[in-house]
Amino acid sequence: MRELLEAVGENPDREGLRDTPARVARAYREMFAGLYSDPASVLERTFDESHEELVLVTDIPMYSTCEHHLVPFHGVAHVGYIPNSHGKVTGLSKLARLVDLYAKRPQVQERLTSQIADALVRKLEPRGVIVVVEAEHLCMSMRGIRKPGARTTTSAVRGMLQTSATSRAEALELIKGRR
Ligand SMILES: Nc1nc2c(ncn2[C@@H]2O[C@H](COP(=O)(O)OP(=O)(O)OP(=O)(O)O)[C@@H](O)[C@H]2O)c(=O)[nH]1
Ligand SMILES: [Zn+2]
Repeated sequence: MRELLEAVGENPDREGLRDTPARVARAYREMFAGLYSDPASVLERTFDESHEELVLVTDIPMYSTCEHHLVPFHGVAHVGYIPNSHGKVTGLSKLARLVDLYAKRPQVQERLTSQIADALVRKLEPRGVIVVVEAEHLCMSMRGIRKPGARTTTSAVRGMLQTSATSRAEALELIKGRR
């Protein structure tokens, strides 16, 4: 961080910047904490609930870091799944924990989206999964092409939410029609 500050023409020894490298290190430890967490442990506890239809949590706030420019991209994630018949249902908060875990890494939005979906497939063996992420990339807002407000939407669907148009349409309708 010292070298970076020097490289942009700053004096890392001036009062306001003296503690910045250590501060940034602490902030990065938090922003990239997901590199050191195991997604399997988030989904370890499951419940035997016989619910075989959609469970969907929408508008999960999401802050991540673009791996190309190391600036934030942020928005919301919608995560849903259809449990299987032998009753693997997870706690609702765990879906948000999973979003956090993958968001707190150097990321691209597409990978973030599919990693969330694939972790759910692996651990819950559900009949279907849908993940939709809507985000604004500061690397497109504050610099570069400078288009503040442009939103990127990515989705990942697995299982019957991929194969059944009716199930997918129902989930997308609930995501679109929220609030
Ligand atoms: N697919 C994808 N691209 C991203 C994501 N975040 C940032 N990018 C893009 O990554 C690309 C990096 O392109 P480069 O040409 O290597 O970098 P750059 O010269 O800074 O590009 P500009 O942003 O166009 O100025 C840019 O087009 C970004 O918009 C993401 O999550 N997914
Ligand atoms: Zn970027």
